[in-house]
Formats: sequence, C-alpha cells, structure tokens
Amino acid sequence: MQEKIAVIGGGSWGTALANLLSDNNHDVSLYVLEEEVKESINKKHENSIFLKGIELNKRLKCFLFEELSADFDKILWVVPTQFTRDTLVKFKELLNDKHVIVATKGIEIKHKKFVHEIFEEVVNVKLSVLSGPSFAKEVALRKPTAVSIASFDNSEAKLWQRIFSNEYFRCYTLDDVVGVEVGGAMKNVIAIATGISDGLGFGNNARAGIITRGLREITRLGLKMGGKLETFMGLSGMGDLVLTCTGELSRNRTVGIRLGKGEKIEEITESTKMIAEGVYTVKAAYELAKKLEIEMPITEEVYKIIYESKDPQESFYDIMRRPLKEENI
Ligand SMILES: NC(=O)c1ccc[n+]([C@@H]2O[C@H](COP(=O)([O-])OP(=O)(O)OC[C@H]3O[C@@H](n4cnc5c(N)ncnc54)[C@H](O)[C@@H]3O)[C@@H](O)[C@H]2O)c1
Ligand SMILES: O=P(O)(O)OC[C@H](O)CO
Repeated sequence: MQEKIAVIGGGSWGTALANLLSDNNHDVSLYVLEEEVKESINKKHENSIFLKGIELNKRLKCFLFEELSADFDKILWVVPTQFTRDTLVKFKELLNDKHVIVATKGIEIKHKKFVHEIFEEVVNVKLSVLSGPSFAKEVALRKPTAVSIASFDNSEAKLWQRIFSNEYFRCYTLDDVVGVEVGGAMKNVIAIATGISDGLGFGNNARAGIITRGLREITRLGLKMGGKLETFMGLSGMGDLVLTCTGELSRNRTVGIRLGKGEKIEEITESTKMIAEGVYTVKAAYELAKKLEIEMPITEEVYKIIYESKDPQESFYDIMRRPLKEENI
C-alpha cells in the first residue's frame, strides 16, 4: 500500500532513506534545514551537500523544516541526536499521536537520554526505531542491506517493516527498543576507538580486541538499561559494531583515525558538515557509566582523548595495564 510519509532531517541518512521509501512507491516529502539542500534535491535530484554525486529518485520532493504541516500520519525522524530535543519541541503539535520511526543513533549530552527517551519526554507518538549496519551511501546506491526495526508495539514494527522492506533493504522486527538504541549509539564510540588504534599504527589484533571488548562494554550498559542480551548479538549490536569499526565509509572511524594520527578534535569536527555522533555520545556515555557504576574502559579512554586531550597512545597502554581479570565478567 502506498503511504504518505514525511522524513524529517536531510543529512545523508535521511536522504538515503527518503530515496529508499520513494523507490518503494510511497509519497515521500523530505524536510530539511538548509535551503541549498532543498534546491539541490528539487532541481538536480541530488543532495549535493550531504550525499554528493548520487542520483535520487525523481519522485522525492524536498521542503524546508518550517514548511512541515499536520498532513502526515507517518513520520521518519533523522535529525542528529543533539538537535533532536529542540527540533522536536518545535514540531510537537504536528507529531502528537502519529506513527513515528526514529533512525537517529546517539545519546543526548545534556540530559543523557537515548532518542526514544527524548521522544517519550516531549511528545506522545506511536514510536519505533530503525538501526543496524547501514551506510547511507550504500543504501542510496541500492546495495543490499539488513536492519532491525524495534517497537514496544509489535504491530508498529510490522507496519514499518512492510513500508521499508524491498529487494535491497531487508528489515527484521523485534521488541527491544532499548537494546537496539544502546547498540546503535555505542558502536560509534567503539568505532572511534578502533580508528584511533589504526591511526596509531596498531594492527589487526588490536582492532579485533577492541571490537570484542567493546561489545562487552555495550552489552554491560545495555543490560543495565533494560536491553536484551540477544539484541547485542544482532544487526543493531554486533552487526553495526563490525561495520562501523571496519568500514572505510564510517565518519566515526575516520574521526578516530585522524585523532590517532595526532589531529585535534576541533580541527576534525570543523573540517566537515557531517556529524560523527560518537564524539558527543561518548561524553554522555562516560557520565552515564559513572552514574550507573558500569566499567567501560574503552569508552572512558575515548572520552579522555576527546575531552581531556589525553595522548591516545598513553590511553591504549593504560587500558592494557589494568589489573588482569577473567574474560566473562
Ligand atoms: N549517514 C549514515 O550512514 C547513517 C546511517 C545510519 C544512521 N545514521 C544516523 O542518522 C542521524 C543523522 O545523521 P546523518 O548522517 O543523516 O547526518 P549528516 O552528518 O549527513 O548531516 C548532518 C545533519 O545535521 C543537521 N543539522 C545540523 N545542524 C542542525 C541543527 N541546528 N538543527 C537540526 N539539524 C541540524 C543537518 O541539517 C544534516 O541533516 C545520526 O544520528 C547518524 O548517526 C547515519
Ligand atoms: O558513518 P558513521 O560512523 O556515522 O556510521 C554510519 C552508520 O551508523 C553505520 O551503520
């Protein structure tokens, strides 16, 4: 069935998903912040700022945020985490009671909330989340991709599964919103760590060690937050972690490589309009781990490298020199 869908957030991921939904013959309106993004999509069928060089479905229409109306009952949210609360407050009246799916990944620094928690605080909607190993560029190029869609209400997850799935995009449903969100947010932090390791010239052994011990940290936090163990072994857990820690398209991994090679975080973030969510999530996660008394040594060192200018090499040897322990605790 053809659906009328508003996509809010015209970065690379919002654009790629709006394009996918247009491929699925839905009537899609993409709402963006930047006038130049609107112009570029409507006139050239390309997002020349955030997804340069990829031809988009010609049926996709683009509008500015302020043009959003109450005319939609299905909404895809792809605004980066740190801007989600303020943007949501602006659109609150238009979103209440609607079917909303969130594809944003991260933890809010100010309130240390995951994105579904921000929604729960600000609006009253039927909420689902979409996450998993999915680089925007590959989805926009229609390369095969598999993701998770989670909702507290199984019929909502099934609704979005039908809307999104096609021959190049396969969606699996589950009920573990918390587990999916923790995996999606925290893999960005661990990807920065593997990038730093590679930037320092450490090898494959180090990268595999960080991925595996990183999954342990993610699982520890996720279980404490109420997520389910099996979710961390799935697409939004291990799947996205492996992709982001090893894929050359990852912005988070790239930030890490540049840090490992000695660049300062300010020069890295100022050099691009794209958002590497892990840079912000790590601060929230570091503080959350302290509050919840969870051991997260990789997260802690990434935090210190970014926010306390700690020498990356020293960080890695500090991780290695910790008291020895059993693996499965
Ligand atoms: N790009 C990917 O491959 C990918 C894949 C899966 C999930 N995600 C997640 O999707 C979310 C959106 O990221 P993206 O990759 O589409 O963005 P992006 O990095 O490509 O672009 C930056 C986005 O930030 C927006 N922005 C900047 N300032 C803003 C403000 N003040 N208020 C509101 N919006 C503002 C821009 O309009 C733009 O949409 C992130 O949580 C990201 O982790 C991205
Ligand atoms: O480019 P990154 O590091 O933001 O990762 C993008 C996606 O989250 C990968 O699933």
